[in-house]
Amino acid sequence: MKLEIKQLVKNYGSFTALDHISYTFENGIYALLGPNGAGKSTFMNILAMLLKETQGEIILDGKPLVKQKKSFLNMLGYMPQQQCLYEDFTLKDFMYYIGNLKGMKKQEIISRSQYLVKEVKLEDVFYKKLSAFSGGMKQRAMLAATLINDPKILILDEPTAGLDPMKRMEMQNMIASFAKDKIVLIATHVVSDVEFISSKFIFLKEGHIILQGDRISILECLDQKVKEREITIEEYQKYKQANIVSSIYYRHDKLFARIIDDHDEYSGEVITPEISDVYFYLFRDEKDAVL
Ligand SMILES: Nc1ncnc2c1ncn2[C@@H]1O[C@H](COP(=O)(O)OP(=O)(O)OP(=O)(O)O)[C@@H](O)[C@H]1O
Repeated sequence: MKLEIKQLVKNYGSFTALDHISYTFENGIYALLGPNGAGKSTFMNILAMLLKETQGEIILDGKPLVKQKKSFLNMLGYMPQQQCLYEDFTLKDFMYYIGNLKGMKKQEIISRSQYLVKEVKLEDVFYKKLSAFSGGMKQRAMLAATLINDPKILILDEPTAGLDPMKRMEMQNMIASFAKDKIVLIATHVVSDVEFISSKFIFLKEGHIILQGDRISILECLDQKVKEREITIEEYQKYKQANIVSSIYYRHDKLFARIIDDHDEYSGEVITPEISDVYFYLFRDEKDAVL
């Protein structure tokens, strides 16, 4: 499957939220990374056909999307950022309702629901009301409902928002296990949620793709530029002001910093970059960089 985005523009009045975005998706997990306001939700909403683009074209397997809207929607699973669960429904009602909306046959809905609630570890609460679910359970219920029609294109907007670290990891593993032979697009500004499950990374800033590629090519932009050094708290304050510290951590009671050293100005041991270093490098001037 091939989903081509060509010169996509989205204006809200006079404000341009997406500015001539072009990208081709094939099967795999794609991380769409960028700070608040970068345009991630706008991009995903257009792909999910919930929002109309101002300009540009989306082509699925050689044919314009607008000419195959119904079949596209049948192969799409979209999990929005906000949990939009029907609190009074039981999980069973919810899954059946979404299956019906997708135009699935009753028997198919029953068998898919049975399979999916087991996969997301919610089979014990299949007949319980969603209002009694914890945040993590609701996210898993949303994921199961999103997968009911076995979508070939899966769009997940901040799928781990509000989850504790264990639940985040569980969610990441679930997404990875469902991703085979699909295009999976995950939008987030939390790098650690997608760092190890994604095959491709797309960095979005102010409506532009500023960097994209696989892990190796992305990390190349910081080759020889990340250094680790032991620092004091006072030095940390100084480096922080200079906006060069990607992260700090204690090892054997000593404080260390990962420094992004663009111009070879600082001493330290050159270390292998991580995606979170690249995110810091690209968005360090933004206030909400979350690694
Ligand atoms: N309906 C709208 N009307 C006007 N401006 C909008 C509208 N929706 C989004 N925007 C603006 O478009 C830009 C991109 O917003 P979008 O929600 O796509 O970003 P995002 O990367 O998903 O951010 P977040 O991580 O906060 O969800 C922002 O500046 C936002 O204020």
